[in-house]
Amino acid sequence: MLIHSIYVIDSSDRKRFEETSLELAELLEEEKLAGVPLLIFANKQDLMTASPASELAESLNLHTIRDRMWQVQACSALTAEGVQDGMTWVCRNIKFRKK
Ligand SMILES: Nc1nc2c(ncn2[C@@H]2O[C@H](COP(=O)(O)OP(=O)(O)OP(=O)(O)O)[C@@H](O)[C@H]2O)c(=O)[nH]1
Repeated sequence: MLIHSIYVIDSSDRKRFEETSLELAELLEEEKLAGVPLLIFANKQDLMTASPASELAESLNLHTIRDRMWQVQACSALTAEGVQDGMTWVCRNIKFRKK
């Protein structure tokens, strides 16, 4: 039983946003992930070259996701900033489902 999905994106790698968008669209089609809340970590925010989380959300067309709860969280795995906030959102939005 899957209760949450977490996706980590390198916010400094703009050229991969399109590829990432396609990957994400495929993931959202997965039957076993239907309705499962989605957290997207916009990682590497410590880098000057990182796109802000809002820009990333726009590039990935996240506003089109209407069949589940989702959230973009800016973070840095290097400094740990934002990681706790993202995990707090995950814990708040876990939905236990019967098989
Ligand atoms: N500055 C910075 N570097 C990071 C951060 N997170 C990961 N890295 C670095 O990015 C590199 C790739 O990290 P990996 O954990 O191998 O990520 P990956 O998803 O396997 O990498 P790719 O698929 O090749 O993009 C490593 O050198 C990490 O140290 C971050 O938040 N900030």
